[in-house]
Amino acid sequence: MSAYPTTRRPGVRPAIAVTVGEPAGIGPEISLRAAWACRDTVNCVLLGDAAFLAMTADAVDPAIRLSALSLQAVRHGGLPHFGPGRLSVIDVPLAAHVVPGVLDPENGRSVLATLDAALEGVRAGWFEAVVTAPLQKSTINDAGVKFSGHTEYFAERSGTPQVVMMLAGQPGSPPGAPPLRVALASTHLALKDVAAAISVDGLARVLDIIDHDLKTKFGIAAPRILLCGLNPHAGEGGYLGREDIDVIAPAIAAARARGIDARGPYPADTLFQPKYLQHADCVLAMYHDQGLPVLKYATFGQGVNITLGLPLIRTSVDHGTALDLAAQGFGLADRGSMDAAIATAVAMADAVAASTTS
Ligand SMILES: NC(=O)c1ccc[n+]([C@@H]2O[C@H](COP(=O)([O-])OP(=O)(O)OC[C@H]3O[C@@H](n4cnc5c(N)ncnc54)[C@H](O)[C@@H]3O)[C@@H](O)[C@H]2O)c1
Ligand SMILES: N[C@H](C(=O)O)[C@H](O)COP(=O)(O)O
Repeated sequence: MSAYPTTRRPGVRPAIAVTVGEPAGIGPEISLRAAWACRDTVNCVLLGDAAFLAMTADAVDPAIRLSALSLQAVRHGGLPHFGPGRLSVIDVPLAAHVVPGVLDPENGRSVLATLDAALEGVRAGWFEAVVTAPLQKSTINDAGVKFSGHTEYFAERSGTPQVVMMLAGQPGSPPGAPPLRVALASTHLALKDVAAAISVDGLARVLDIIDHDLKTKFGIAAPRILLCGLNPHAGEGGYLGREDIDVIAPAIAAARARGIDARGPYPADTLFQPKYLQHADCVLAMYHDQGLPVLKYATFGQGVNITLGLPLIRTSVDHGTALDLAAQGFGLADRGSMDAAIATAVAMADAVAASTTS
């Protein structure tokens, strides 16, 4: 599938859509704080309820200045490029009053509407990338919409049959370690369904996407990908499951024949050590809780969630809505992952702009 067109205007700060996420969580606060902190270099356009964000901004940091825009106005006149003295907010109204820390399914569809507006904006060329603050998946479902995550939602809405969730740690976190990137062969799936979801063809598509996107969006000339096995000890020679031998190994062999530097399958419990990781640009884990706890243990609060394979650039934080913190008031949430998600989106947009102009 081809990428949506992006407009890089020389001398103008890149415009990035920031969806503010679940209103009762920490998303609105960290979106405002992170967008304000980088305003000299990035034009972060917040997508959320303008009145609610104005109230939140007053409480979080009275220095923050906002300009509200209606979606209608942007559709007609395009995105105005104000200077860095104000953050633009595209108003996506909430349905119900927000109580911090308390979920209200009445607001679920509004959260989804921010994602739709972001998608509309990248398609229309208003934004070079989308950064999403955390939302509460259960609330969207409680609002009557089947929803398993941004990853799957953006895939479906952009007509992309296969995407890959990858989380990236920061270089040197923990100190001295190489940057860790962990991609997943399956995303938000019940554990009992994982083995059936791993296939030779599916892994081929996943490996092609990782290889392609690490080249084009991360500037890595020849990505090295290490694959985890599915079973303990990568199946222990078939005595602890055959998927490693029958599915993962043939997928690796086929990928190598296509010129992709894929290796494994390695036992997942011992793969995450410097001896292997120093030779890896990405580890492909077979399922969510095989790979993400390792990444989050190494780098929680600094990591970035990236959806590979989409026709747009989409990044997010490595944490959730933290309702417990939101309920206690402002100033408790760490905005580090949001800073990193914005910086990564801009770096990816830079890489794409560079590859399309060279
Ligand atoms: N990108 C996303 O939209 C995203 C990512 C992960 C989880 N989620 C969703 O968030 C909801 C809650 O998930 P959860 O409870 O498993 O995880 P969570 O990340 O919300 O909370 C886990 C723990 O980490 C703490 N924490 C989280 N973010 C923090 C921050 N920025 N600063 C300081 N402490 C922080 C919380 O206080 C809590 O103790 C779920 O619906 C989940 O699906 C969304
Ligand atoms: N799997 C992600 C994580 O654990 O950080 C998180 O649920 C967000 O997923 P989406 O980006 O698909 O919403």
